[in-house]
Amino acid sequence: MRLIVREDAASVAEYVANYILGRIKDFGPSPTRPFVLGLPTGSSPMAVYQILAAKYKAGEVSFENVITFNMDEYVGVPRDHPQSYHSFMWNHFFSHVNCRPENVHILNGNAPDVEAGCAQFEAAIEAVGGIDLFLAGVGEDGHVAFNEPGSSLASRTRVKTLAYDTILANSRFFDNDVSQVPKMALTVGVRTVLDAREVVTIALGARKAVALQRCIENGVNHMWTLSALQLHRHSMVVADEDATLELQVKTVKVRNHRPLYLSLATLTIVSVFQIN
Ligand SMILES: N[C@@H]1[C@@H](O)[C@H](O)[C@@H](COP(=O)(O)O)O[C@@H]1O
Repeated sequence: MRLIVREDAASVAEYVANYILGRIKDFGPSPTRPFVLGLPTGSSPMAVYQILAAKYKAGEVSFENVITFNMDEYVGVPRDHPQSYHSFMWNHFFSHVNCRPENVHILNGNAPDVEAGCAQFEAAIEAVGGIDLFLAGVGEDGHVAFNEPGSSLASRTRVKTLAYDTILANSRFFDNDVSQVPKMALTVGVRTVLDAREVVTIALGARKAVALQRCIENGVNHMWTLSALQLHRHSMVVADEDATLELQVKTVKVRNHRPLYLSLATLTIVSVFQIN
């Protein structure tokens, strides 16, 4: 795993957007060989989506031959509800780029048989040859997608009951009213994420600092599901400085001497966590 530290959220977004752009360009997607991109919702990737959309508008990238799979979706929230992940993705990304609607895959939290929908989602990923790059965020409790603490590290796409911490954290999108937050969601499993050829995770802000510390400095643990990425051959976390506040690595503590030592600290951290 590589840990890349950037000064603030804007620099993280710039780094991640350029990274994804580079991956798509290097891959050179075509109709017969599309690039398969896994995508998250949440506040963390929003600026990345804005930059990617701007680069598309500037003619720097095309999403015509990019197939997408979203990580998760609430159960029972109408598709056109402003807080459904379907609305989020179309409002923040798909409406601004040239992804073809038939190439967009978002779990349906209103399907008559959600279990069958989850199985079809896994089959659809397999049918296109797997996910080339999965972009992810991390919850305050260390979850990836909606794989709440205690999720099996071998899990696949399924229905999950949300942890109270997550319901509280997400109430900010529902008028700060916990009672309006859905209690269940559909989510890709930890194994689904691990199966991607590459995983890039964004961690922003002090409220993610404990999760980042548990997930990258402690061992692999199903109570902090993002920690499973330590086992991935090609995974990377891109964090802003605030998200590194709980990290114990001594070199991180030179943060007060920025900017002189920032890149040195970053390089050191990269090498400490280079386990693949
Ligand atoms: N299911 C999503 C996750 O995929 C996301 O990573 C997390 C963090 O969200 P944010 O980026 O807004 O902090 O929120 C939700 O729980």
